[in-house]
Amino acid sequence: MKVLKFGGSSVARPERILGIVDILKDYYASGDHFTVVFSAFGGVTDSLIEMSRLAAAGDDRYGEAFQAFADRHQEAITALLPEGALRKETSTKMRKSHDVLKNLLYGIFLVREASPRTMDYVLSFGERSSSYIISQVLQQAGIPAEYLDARKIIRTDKTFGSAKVNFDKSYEQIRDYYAEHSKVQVVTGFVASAKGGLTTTLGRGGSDYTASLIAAGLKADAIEIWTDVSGVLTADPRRVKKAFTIPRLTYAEAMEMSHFGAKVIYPPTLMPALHSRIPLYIKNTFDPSFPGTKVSEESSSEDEAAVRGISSINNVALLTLSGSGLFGVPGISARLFGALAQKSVNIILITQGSSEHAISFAVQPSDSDLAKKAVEEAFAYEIDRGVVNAVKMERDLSVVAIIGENMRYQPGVSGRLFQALGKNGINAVAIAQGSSELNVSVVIPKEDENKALNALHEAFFLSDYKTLHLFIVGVGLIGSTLLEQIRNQNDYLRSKLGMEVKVVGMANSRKMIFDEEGLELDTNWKDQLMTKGDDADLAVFIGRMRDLNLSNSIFVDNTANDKIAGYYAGILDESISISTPNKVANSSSYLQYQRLKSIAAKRGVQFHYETNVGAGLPIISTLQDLLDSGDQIRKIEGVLSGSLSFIFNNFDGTRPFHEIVREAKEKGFTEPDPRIDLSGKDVGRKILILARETGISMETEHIELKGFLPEGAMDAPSVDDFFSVLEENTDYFTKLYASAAEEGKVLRMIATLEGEQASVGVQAVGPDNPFHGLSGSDNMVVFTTDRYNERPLVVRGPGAGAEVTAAGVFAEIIKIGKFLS
Ligand SMILES: NC(=O)c1ccc[n+]([C@@H]2O[C@H](COP(=O)([O-])OP(=O)(O)OC[C@H]3O[C@@H](n4cnc5c(N)ncnc54)[C@H](O)[C@@H]3O)[C@@H](O)[C@H]2O)c1
Ligand SMILES: N[C@@H](CCO)C(=O)O
Repeated sequence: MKVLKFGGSSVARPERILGIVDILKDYYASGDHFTVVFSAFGGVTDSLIEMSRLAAAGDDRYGEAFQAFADRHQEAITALLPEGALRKETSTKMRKSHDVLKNLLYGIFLVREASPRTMDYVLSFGERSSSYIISQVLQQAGIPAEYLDARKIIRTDKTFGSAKVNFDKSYEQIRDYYAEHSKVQVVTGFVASAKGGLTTTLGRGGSDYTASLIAAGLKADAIEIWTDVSGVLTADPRRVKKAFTIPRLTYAEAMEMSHFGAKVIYPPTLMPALHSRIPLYIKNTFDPSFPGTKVSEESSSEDEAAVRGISSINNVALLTLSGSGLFGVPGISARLFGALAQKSVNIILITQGSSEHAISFAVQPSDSDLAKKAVEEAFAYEIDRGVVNAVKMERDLSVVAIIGENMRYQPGVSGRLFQALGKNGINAVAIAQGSSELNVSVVIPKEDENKALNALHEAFFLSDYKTLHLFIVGVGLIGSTLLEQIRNQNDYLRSKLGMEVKVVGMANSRKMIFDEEGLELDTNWKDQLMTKGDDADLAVFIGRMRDLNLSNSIFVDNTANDKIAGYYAGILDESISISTPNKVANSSSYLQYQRLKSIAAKRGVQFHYETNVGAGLPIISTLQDLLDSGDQIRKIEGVLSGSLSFIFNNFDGTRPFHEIVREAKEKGFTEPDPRIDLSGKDVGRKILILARETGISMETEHIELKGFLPEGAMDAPSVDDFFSVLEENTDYFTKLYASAAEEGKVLRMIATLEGEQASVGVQAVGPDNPFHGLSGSDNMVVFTTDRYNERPLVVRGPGAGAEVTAAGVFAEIIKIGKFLS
């Protein structure tokens, strides 16, 4: 025998009921013995409460509410049963039954009172109506079904609203009734009766309870709870998109999950069946072939995930009793919790450190003032004497919990929990873990709840992929190339690295656009940005990124803008990592550079800027590796400008200088403003950053910059004017080239750092110079160190260009993603 239960959502509309009829026909055809318990049609219990409330308040609109209730059931009958005798019989029976309800409501209206006893009777009409109608529909479908009013079989006391079951009597009645009735019994959930035939109800989860009692009474083989979700999921799917069905849970795990708000089942009411060790299946009415979740006493094997689910309580208040007067005094917690019990305050979580200096406990926010008062009254004497502090109350908190019986066998689970929270900048306000190790609960700020659930889900359910949420400012040359690379690489990232990159926010200097689910990166993205985007506003962009508060958020600055750099400190402080090719932040004051590094370290987030020097070449990371491994830098020499390298490698006097500069710009080698390259400022910034990486507190003005441009070039008010000046000075540049060529030399813009001295300037170098043979947009950096002394360490390759630079930024995004694992 199986006991099936269908909840309100499964019978909310006639077409859903027809789906259930199909499911039951399959059971019947397969020869299974079963009985079915139904809840009221979805929303009906609430409507019965509402019409009673109106009637008790003397509001005659209760009549309309009643009529809607009656009509809904008649409409269901018409929709579910063809015209004929059975429909007529069903309709008449319902009308008679509903007349009783109408009279009852009128009585409530007259006496202006709906006592719990009356309410139980009123509410019983929901289950009685749904079950009766469905029993008739089943008959129509060829199943020999029979309506069973559970008041005949389940006996309770008279605690109306949440009656206590008389198990022995109920089991006896269940057994007797089923022994005499061989048809498929269609049972009203939730309702029962007390001595004298008084109608009672079973409280929260009542229909589950009915199924459980019948299963225990009949010693059934299984209980099936049919609902509108595919079993118990690893987390609330409304909050965690990647949540998936847990195939197996122990009773204890299911209990923990449900206490934390996974309202699929209500295990306390299932206790009778659980005591009889009857396995329980949670199945989806809308996807009947899906296996769902099996809850039984079989614990998961050790090779299955230790953490079975992640759950949360959305809103709690945390109260803390602290003070020296608590230490070593027996009976403190008895007094504390006794005082709370007296006021019927339910405690959600308790924690006390072994210093015994403070006891914290979480309660429902609605209980918090009462709890604070109760505890302060109980400890008034100690508080007066100053040995115990006034109760501290923190609001707007949530509890997130990881759940699983096998956690007890595995060290490192809580390590992973706290790492996932920490890397996402989520503060653990309080922590609780019982010695059963079935549940580790962490109290966190409420605003971080979704982020925490997603971060924990990614940390514990590795079968899934991790999602990085990108916020990209600057979608010009580098930014758009980066977007293309992300689009092309996403499948590979998913399959090989278990990572998915979603661009959630995007902005250029004019527009910005967001999509929490990830913006489409097809060829249309620019149109979308320009036509659907809002006017760009950096502060708003960053505020939105902060408010979305998504796990694994990364900010990418692909601009050359100086204002954006001013936001980095705040972004890092929000525990959001940054990757940027923009050199402005690191080449502003040394103090600012230091501050950004400190904030990143303090917050445990990543600040990456490899592309600040040498585009995609591993220059900064090589330098950091040398330093980290204890090497001493003696000298750094480099051609650090891709555009100047390209210009000097291609300028052979046959074409005017300005044409080659223009070509460098068109090829995407120059800065958005090429004057920054040609002036040597860009190279200056790069050697400054390298100097700072070695630990020197250098400022821009400490760099000796020997420019090579003719006088007045840098006074040009615009880029176009600048090109005009270059053109006017064609001869000047040709001579510059010729004088080097006469000596068999070439021109190179070389940056040098030796000791604490840095210089940048154009030099004419001969074939014996390592920089002589460069080509294309090559950069080359020569590190002379204690270890690389006789033969220096050289990094060489293209030092500018969209593909290599964007790839450098992309690589950093992946690096941050791996760090966040
Ligand atoms: N081109 C290269 O080879 C190379 C190599 C290494 C580093 N970089 C650096 O990459 C960065 C971008 O260079 P690019 O060539 O892509 O420049 P670009 O001019 O093509 O793009 C800059 C983008 O930034 C946006 N932007 C500017 N100010 C903004 C603001 N206030 N708010 C929002 N968006 C803003 C622009 O609208 C544009 O989308 C620069 O910092 C540059 O130094 C470039
Ligand atoms: N404009 C820069 C880009 C790389 O930082 C250059 O020419 O090197």
